[in-house]
Amino acid sequence: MAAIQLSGVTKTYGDVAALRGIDLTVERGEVFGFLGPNGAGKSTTIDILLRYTHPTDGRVEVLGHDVATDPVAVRRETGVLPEGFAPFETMTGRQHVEYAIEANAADDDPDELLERVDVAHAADRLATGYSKGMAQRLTLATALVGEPDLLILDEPSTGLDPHGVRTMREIVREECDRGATVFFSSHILEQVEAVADRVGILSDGQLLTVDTIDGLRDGVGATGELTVTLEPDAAGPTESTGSPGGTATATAPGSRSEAAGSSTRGSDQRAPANPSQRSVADPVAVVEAIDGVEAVRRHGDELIVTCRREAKLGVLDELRDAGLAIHDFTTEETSLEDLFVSYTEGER
Ligand SMILES: Nc1ncnc2c1ncn2[C@@H]1O[C@H](COP(=O)(O)OP(=O)(O)OP(=O)(O)O)[C@@H](O)[C@H]1O
Repeated sequence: MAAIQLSGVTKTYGDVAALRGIDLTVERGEVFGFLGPNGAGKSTTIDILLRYTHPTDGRVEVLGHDVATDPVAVRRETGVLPEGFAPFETMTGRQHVEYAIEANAADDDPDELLERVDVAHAADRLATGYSKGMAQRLTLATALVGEPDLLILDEPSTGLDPHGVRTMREIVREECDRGATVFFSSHILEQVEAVADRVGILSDGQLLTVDTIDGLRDGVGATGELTVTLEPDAAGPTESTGSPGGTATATAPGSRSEAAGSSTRGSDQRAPANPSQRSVADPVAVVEAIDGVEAVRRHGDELIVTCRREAKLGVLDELRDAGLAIHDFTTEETSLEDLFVSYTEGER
C-alpha cells in the first residue's frame, strides 16, 4: 500500500486551474521532495492530502484511507508542518507540544521533542514571542508527536538558520530511518538534494516529472565534471585539451576557471626525455574516445573530464586499463537547481 496516491486530481478556484490532473504515488518509507515555482500548486496539493480543501475531481488516498470519506484517520496518522503556522497567543512552547500530545493521545516527552528541535531553552516562554525560525522548529516538534507514519512538511526550512536547516535534514532522515514517509515541499534545493529519495516537479498545476535526482540528470542529458589526478609522471609531463571528434573544448558550466580551460598545447610539445616513457598512453586520447565524454582538459597530472554521469566509471576503468595509475578523483554533478531550471523554464 502506497503512502500517498493521487489519481486524476484537479482543483479549480473560479477561473484558476490550480491542479490539472495529477497522478502521483509516493511509496511508504520514501523521502519525497515536492518542487515547483511559486503558484505551481504545491500547497493546494498538500491541502487536498489533508482534506483542508477538496479536489474538484479525482481520487486521493493517504496511508490507505480515502481522504474524502476518512479524513480523520488521515490526520490522526499524519504529522503536519503547515506553511505559516501562527502560535497560539497564551501558550508557551512546551504547552504547544503538550497540547499536541494530548490531542493525539500520545505519550511523548515534550521536553525531549523540544530538545530535538533545539528550542528547549525557550520552552517556558510564550511562543508568540518566538522568532520565525523558533516558531518553525516548535511546529516541527508538534508534527513529530506520536511518531506519525507520514510527515507532510510545507516549506519546512522557512526562516531557519543554517543550524536549523541541518537539524531539519537530520530529523527527516531519522524519521525515515524509523520507517516514516516524509513528503515535503521546498524551494531550498540544496536541502532537497541532500535528503530526498525522489522528487516531483510541479509547474502550473501539472506534474512535469517524478524521479530520483540522478534520474532527472539523465532525463535532461546533464553532464557533470570528473577530475582525475594521475599518479605523478604516470603519463608524461604534458598538458593538452581535447574533445571527442577533435572539436574545440568548451568550458563546462560550474567548471574551473577559464584560464585553466584555455590551454591547447599539443601533447608532443614536451616529449619525455626517457624513451621508455614514449609508449605510455596519452590520457586525453584514452578518455576522449569514451562514449558520453564531451570534453577533456589536462593540467599536469590532472585530467578534467566533462561527461555524462554514466560515463564516469568508464573513464576511471579505461585509464587504469591503459596503465595510467590514478592517485585520486573527485566528481561534480549538475545541481538540482540547474535541473529545476531546465525542467521548468519552458513552462513559465
Ligand atoms: N484559495 C484560493 N483562491 C483562489 N486561488 C487560489 C487559492 N489558493 C491557491 N490559489 C491559486 O492556485 C494556484 C496554486 O497555488 P498554491 O498556493 O498551491 O501554489 P504553491 O506551489 O504552493 O506556491 P508557492 O511556492 O508560492 O507557495 C495559484 O495560482 C494560486 O493563486
